[in-house]
Amino acid sequence: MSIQQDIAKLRQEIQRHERLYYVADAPEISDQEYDKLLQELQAMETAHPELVTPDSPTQRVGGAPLEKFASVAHQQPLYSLDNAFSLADLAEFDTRARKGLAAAEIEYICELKIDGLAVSLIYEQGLFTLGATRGDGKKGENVTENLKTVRAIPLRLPEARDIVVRGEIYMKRSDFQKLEGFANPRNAAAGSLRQLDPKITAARRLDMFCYSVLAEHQTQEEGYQLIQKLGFKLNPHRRICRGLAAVEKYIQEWETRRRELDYDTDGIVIKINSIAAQQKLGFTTKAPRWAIAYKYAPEQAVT
Ligand SMILES: NC(=O)c1cc2c(N)ncc(C(N)=O)c2s1
Repeated sequence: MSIQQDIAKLRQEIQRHERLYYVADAPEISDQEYDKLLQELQAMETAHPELVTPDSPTQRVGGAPLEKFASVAHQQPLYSLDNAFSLADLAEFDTRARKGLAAAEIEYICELKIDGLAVSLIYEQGLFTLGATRGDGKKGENVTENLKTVRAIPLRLPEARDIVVRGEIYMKRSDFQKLEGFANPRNAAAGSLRQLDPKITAARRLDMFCYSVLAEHQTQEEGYQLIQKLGFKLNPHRRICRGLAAVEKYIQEWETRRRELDYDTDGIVIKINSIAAQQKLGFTTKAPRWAIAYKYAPEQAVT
């Protein structure tokens, strides 16, 4: 085989293992074997620099340290969610939504609210070209080079399409415990993402759950199928809940179950599943009328 074919084959093999390990949480090889493959690719690319591609796994920790982060405007603002602090707040939300839709019962999709920081990723012709923090919702910081070091973020999609996805950058508790100087995993994730030197970010093991894709789909759930097909990591615990009682049951179940997870959550995100219904209800000045975040009472700090 030609050197081009050898390099392309090895690159695809490494990208397959990256997806297995960081997106599917189902590695087939050990870290050492993975590192060995990466070193082999690194050596081949050093010998043939003209064959390096922007999506090569060797390009994840590339950028030189920045002086500062450039500000970047979001194509579509990142909205925030209204909060519900009690089941009564939740009932009010459900009543308002049913009135707006003239519906007796609403099909919701419930998901864990990840306690991290929101980012927006732009892909052009399938290539990851820009990543930004939420900022004030309208403008954020360009942290593209740092997001390239997050192995759960694909550098190239399986299809050459333009798309914008959003999600939450977080740090696993097990990785947080190895770090000094941060009060909690969320602060550690925020502090690590906003490092001017991508090499420091790369060493911090950030992760990402994707939860929104700006593309055509009929239901929220269909949007998640697309996100999965494109190779992003999706939190596996979402559930379709028909009516308020089913939502309350999910909230109750995860109040305790979430403590077994290796990442922090601070509540439950409840969205109306039908996109048509979402469009009918629209937004207030700052938040969607078709979604709400139920917040658990803050855990008593274990002193
Ligand atoms: N601010 C927002 O719109 C969201 C914030 C979050 C979050 N922190 N975690 C999960 C989701 C989700 N699954 O939709 C959302 S949506």
